[in-house]
Parts: sequence; structure tokens; C-alpha cells
Amino acid sequence: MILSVNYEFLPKQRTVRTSQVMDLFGIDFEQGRHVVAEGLELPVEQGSILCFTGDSGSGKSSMMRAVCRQIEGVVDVNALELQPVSLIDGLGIKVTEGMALLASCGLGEAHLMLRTPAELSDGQRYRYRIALAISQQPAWIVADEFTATLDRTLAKVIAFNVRKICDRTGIGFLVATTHDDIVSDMNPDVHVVCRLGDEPDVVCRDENVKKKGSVLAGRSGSVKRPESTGRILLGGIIDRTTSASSSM
Ligand SMILES: Nc1ncnc2c1ncn2[C@@H]1O[C@H](COP(=O)(O)OP(=O)(O)OP(=O)(O)O)[C@@H](O)[C@H]1O
Repeated sequence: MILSVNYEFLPKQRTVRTSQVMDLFGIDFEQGRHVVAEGLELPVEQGSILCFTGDSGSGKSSMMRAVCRQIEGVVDVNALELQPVSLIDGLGIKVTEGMALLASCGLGEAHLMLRTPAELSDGQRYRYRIALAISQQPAWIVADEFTATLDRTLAKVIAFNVRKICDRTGIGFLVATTHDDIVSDMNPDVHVVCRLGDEPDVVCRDENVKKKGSVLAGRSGSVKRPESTGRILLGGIIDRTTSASSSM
């Protein structure tokens, strides 16, 4: 897939104040565009994970939106409508499958499964959105601000589980985050590093592996497990996820 993403410099609405700013910075009406990417080649394959990282404003969301315009069957976790029913009811799948899925998204405790989305914390609600998106088994799930509302240990666990779910179900993921600490746990097929004022870098997992001559490349069972957190509840998530994997 070839991506070109750019925005016109000039304001949509011209006012006296916008003209003054343009004068002050020497911007005239013919002048340029803000280029995020120009003719960037991105290998987008069904069932893969593309992870966009970079500073705020570097173009992660813009790039993801551009990819979404060229693929089909996309569910956006941030656009999902949450019904005022318990989490386990809202998924609309078998109870055992629902429990396993919620556990893999860090919602493995019974008292959480029985709550409605409105009764969750922001971070819990985000995790529920991911579970809900997965329950719909779309071709692609897009998650902007991925794990931004989560503590970093939990974020890494969720990233690790997303990799496993991708490998197991064939659902593709497009995720964007300023926190690149999740990249090693998620082990994306394509890592797009967006840069302020420069073209993004594209790092492909297979190429990476080839370059390093490593055996990390396998599509399953090769993902590095996050280090033990020592937190009982998080440990529970990992344990439950392990047993959940077989039923999904
Ligand atoms: N509709 C638009 N029109 C003009 N410029 C835009 C538009 N959307 C985004 N931009 C600009 O493109 C650049 C990249 O924005 P984008 O939202 O893709 O960044 P981001 O890396 O996702 O940032 P953040 O982490 O803060 O969400 C920014 O400078 C932004 O101002």
C-alpha cells in the first residue's frame, strides 16, 4: 500500500487574526502543505499488526486513517457504541468465550464482568472496547491512543495478549500510541515510527529478523512474555489468558 498524507497549511477560515499570524510568519497564500508522508510504501497484509508510534502531532492518527481508507472490514474501538448492559451480556457470545475474552483484556474479575460499561473506570472501559471489538471478529481493529489510559505494566500485558489474539484469530490490528514501551510485547508485523517534520520510518518484523538472523520470526509461540509484575490481579490476567487461549 502506498500512502501519501498531507494537509494544506492555510486555514479553512481566513480571518483578520489568521492573516496577521500568516504575515508574522511570512506565510503567503500559495504556500505549501504539511506533509506527513509522501509515497510511503507500507506492507499491509490481512491478519497482521501495524503499530504507529511517535510524538504527539507526528502523524500517527493521520497515517492510520489513511490506511483505513484503503482496507475493508474495520472496527474502530473508539467508535463502538456501548450498551447499558453487563459486560458479559454486551459481548453477545457464549459465556465461557466471553469470560476468556474479558480476561485476556484485563477484565477477568467476576465483579467487573457483571458491571455495565458506565460503571467502569476509563482504563477498564477502554479494555472493554477492545474486547467488544474482538468479539465482533472483524477483519481489522483500529485502536488510536492504544492503552493510553492504562498503567504501563497492564498496557504491556494487553499488548502481549493482542499479539496472541491476532495470531490465533487472524484479526488484523492497527494501533497508534505515543508509548513505544508496548512495542516489544506486541511484536508488530510493521512498526511505523512517525517523526515530527520528517518522513516516518517503517520497520518490518520479518526484515528485522532476517537482518539480525534471529529465529524470533515465527507467527505463533514466539512472542516474548512480559516480565512477572508481582501484582496478584495482573498475574491472574496472565494465568486466565493462558487458559482462555485454548477456548478462543
Ligand atoms: N484535518 C486536519 N487538517 C489539517 N491538519 C491536520 C488535520 N488532522 C491532523 N492535522 C495535523 O497533522 C499533524 C499530525 O496529526 P495527527 O493527529 O495525525 O498526529 P498524532 O501523532 O496522532 O498526534 P497525537 O498523538 O497528539 O494524537 C498535526 O500537526 C495536526 O495538526
